[in-house]
Amino acid sequence: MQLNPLKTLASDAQDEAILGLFETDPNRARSFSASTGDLLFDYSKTQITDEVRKALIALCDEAGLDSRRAAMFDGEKINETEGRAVLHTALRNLDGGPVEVDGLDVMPDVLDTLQRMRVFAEEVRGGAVTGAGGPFTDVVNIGIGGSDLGPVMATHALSPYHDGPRLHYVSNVDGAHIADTLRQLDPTRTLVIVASKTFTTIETMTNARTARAWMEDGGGDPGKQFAAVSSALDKTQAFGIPQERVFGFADWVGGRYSVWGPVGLPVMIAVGSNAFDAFLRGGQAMDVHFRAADWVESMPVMLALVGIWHRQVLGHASRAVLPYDQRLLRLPAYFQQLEMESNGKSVAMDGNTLTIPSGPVVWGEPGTNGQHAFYQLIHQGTDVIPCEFMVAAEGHEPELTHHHRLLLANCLAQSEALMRGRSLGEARQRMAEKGLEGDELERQARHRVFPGNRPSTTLMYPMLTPFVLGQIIALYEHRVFVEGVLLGINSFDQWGVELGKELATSLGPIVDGEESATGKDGSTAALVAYAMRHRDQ
Ligand SMILES: O=P(O)(O)OC[C@H]1O[C@](O)(CO)[C@@H](O)[C@@H]1O
Repeated sequence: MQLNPLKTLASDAQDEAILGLFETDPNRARSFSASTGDLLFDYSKTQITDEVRKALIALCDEAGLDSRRAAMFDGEKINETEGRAVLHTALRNLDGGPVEVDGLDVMPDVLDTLQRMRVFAEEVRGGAVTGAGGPFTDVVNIGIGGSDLGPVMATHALSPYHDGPRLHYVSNVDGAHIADTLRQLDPTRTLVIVASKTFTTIETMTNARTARAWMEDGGGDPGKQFAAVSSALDKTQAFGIPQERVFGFADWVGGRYSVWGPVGLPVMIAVGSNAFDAFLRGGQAMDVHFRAADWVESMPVMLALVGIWHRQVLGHASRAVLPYDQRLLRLPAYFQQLEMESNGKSVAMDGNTLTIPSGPVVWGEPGTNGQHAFYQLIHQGTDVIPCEFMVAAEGHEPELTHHHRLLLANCLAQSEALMRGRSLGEARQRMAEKGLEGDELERQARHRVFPGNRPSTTLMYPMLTPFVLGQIIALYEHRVFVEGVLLGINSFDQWGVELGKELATSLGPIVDGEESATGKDGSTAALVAYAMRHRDQ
């Protein structure tokens, strides 16, 4: 990626006041935003000018984004380090045409599995399939990473539509997670879904075995009360899950992109197959937009280019995701995996070391809570943190519209405050109005200065419906894809998680006391010794 022209523009833009850009261009809010359907992405509160945008858009052509996008949708093996196609878009291709991998149309299988999911979900919801003790009251999804974060996020997001059994998610291998979850449940009326693409993930398999023992001990029937979601059908069988309760998916669905398929089964059980279909349709609508719109009109492309501008050009190391939507409380965690596992890489597709920064740290919390926690640093800290706000025009609680208006006002106030700031002169004036004078006035005023000119974007949507959620998730997936193409990396592998897994395996017998820590570094050996000393007391 050729960043030099952009770096030059960036040094000019450094002194450019964002607020001033609105004065010189009264149409800025409109011309520096993108929309599709009812979604609006406003990036006007950044230092991106016409010239900068042109230079950013040129990167798309330079990187061959057009052909990379076609390659993804056409089922080419763009995940080169794993030799796989990348086709999560096929999972939401509800009325699209055939999608081929190795010359075979994958859509019949996709639609068949979707139909099996619908039937099963409705049977669970309606009580046609039951546990040993009667209709299911609770569903426990056991999975981690992409087999957990998507469904957890979507379950919270769609709570106004949740009319199925109660849902619980167990991910951590920490026994506290499964113990605290199962303690409240009836083992004869709980359905357990084991979700693991590989069906080897140690956390998930350990939790699945614990859940099975709990069910057997409590009079439940794992033969009737377990289902599996996986790409490894031999392993689900070996675990003893009946074939008709297994929902498979192909290796061209990456874990962090998998919520659209069988991994979304718990969500479908919670909200019903119609609402889940609406979620898929939202994702599909974003695909259609992404494939058709010019770069400047394309919401995913512009979201990605804003990201490139802030991270790779201006060097801001992190980006905050700030949904002013309590039901999106797990969205930042979901985006953390989506963005950081996809684009947190320092080797380019061709094996060369990346000469520009990788994707940023992604973090966040819903507003307004974050305002009372970390916004201090966002407003007055020494680092600039580009903020990505998101908010609905309307909430789901018609009787509480005054809450929603306050929420909206707070969201808009934060982006305005970040941009506007408060000068020393204004701060002095305030202190003078409070009756301060001289050195004390000066000292107090300095603490009340806001540098301002801090960039943010805002994504607005009418209301958080299943369709809108689908649009938002697909929007960010494509954003990650575009950023990855511009960086020249493979966004669809995750080799960086392997070393820790290998070392955990080798440490297992040492922590169990079966092997000595000889050969381990001094710190690791001392920490193991501490744990052994204390548990033996
Ligand atoms: O679905 P699985 O195979 O259990 O994997 C869970 C998660 O583990 C990872 O491989 C990372 O460790 C993720 O990419 C994935 O989402």
